[in-house]
Amino acid sequence: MYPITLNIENRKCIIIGGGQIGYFKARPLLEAGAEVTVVSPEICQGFQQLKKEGKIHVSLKEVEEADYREAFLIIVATNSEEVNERVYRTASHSQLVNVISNHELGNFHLPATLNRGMLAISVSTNGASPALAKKIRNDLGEVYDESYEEYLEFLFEARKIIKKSPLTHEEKSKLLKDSIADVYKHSTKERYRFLARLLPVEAE
Ligand SMILES: C[C@@]1(CC(=O)O)c2cc3[nH]c(cc4nc(cc5[nH]c(cc(n2)[C@H]1CCC(=O)O)[C@@](C)(CC(=O)O)[C@@H]5CCC(=O)O)C(CC(=O)O)=C4CCC(=O)O)c(CCC(=O)O)c3CC(=O)O
Ligand SMILES: NC(=O)C1=CN([C@@H]2O[C@H](COP(=O)(O)OP(=O)(O)OC[C@H]3O[C@@H](n4cnc5c(N)ncnc54)[C@H](O)[C@@H]3O)[C@@H](O)[C@H]2O)C=CC1
Repeated sequence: MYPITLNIENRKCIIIGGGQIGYFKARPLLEAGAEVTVVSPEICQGFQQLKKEGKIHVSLKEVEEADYREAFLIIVATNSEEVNERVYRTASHSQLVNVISNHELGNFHLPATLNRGMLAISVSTNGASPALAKKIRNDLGEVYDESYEEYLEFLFEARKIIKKSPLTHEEKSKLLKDSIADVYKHSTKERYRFLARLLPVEAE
């Protein structure tokens, strides 16, 4: 398995199977800006609500190959092992397919993810123990708390200024390393000082 983060904004993503498990997979897709379609003869309450809010397209039917031919990413989440396997076997090799009922099928797994603004920490056990992945994610949430959201904004801002500056490569590398010193994690005042030190450089 090869970890990546994927930009799925405005990409066609399809969830096959409208139960609770499919629904849990829909939220992160929508948050990432995907265009989500659900294909399922029945859909759970969560999906009904998303449909009412106009956030997803819904096809109330049993899945057929034509439903997923154009999809960039497919999540197969029916309660039929046979249907799940058939979708995986008939999808194109260039499509991303996640089969939630069998970790040996599909070409990607979903990790347990902690989001703190621009920071994302994902934990995967490659199907060995999804419950452990979830536990580790929750444990990490205590160390990497909400304060990381603002901290990452500071680091991003500093990095943009440093990259644009006329400094040498070595000087830039040193500043980028300096910017992650603990002091800036803990003190907003020190962050302002760091940025203020950079600004005259930018103006040169
Ligand atoms: C292969 C994978 C496929 C995929 O979904 O990509 C997969 C497969 C299966 N999960 C099963 C069961 C459970 N899954 C969870 C929870 C999560 N499962 C997730 C991912 C994955 N699950 C992928 C591997 C990831 C990895 O190993 O790291 C998480 C991390 C992310 C997410 O779902 O988005 C999410 C936590 C998210 C969060 O909270 O944020 C819990 C615990 C709970 O719900 O509290 C249980 C019950 C306990 C248990 O069984 O361990 C079963 C048996 C089903 C059955 O009994 O029929 C299968 C099928 C199989 O094992 O083949
Ligand atoms: N990866 C994970 O995190 C977990 C995976 N699972 C697996 O997920 C599966 C689904 O779980 P739930 O959502 O709770 O089941 P569910 O029974 O609530 O929902 C299944 C949905 O699939 C639809 N469906 C059935 N045949 C279909 C077809 N031919 N075409 C399109 N849709 C079809 C049904 O109408 C229903 O809406 C379980 O069978 C289990 O193996 C279960 C727990 C965790």
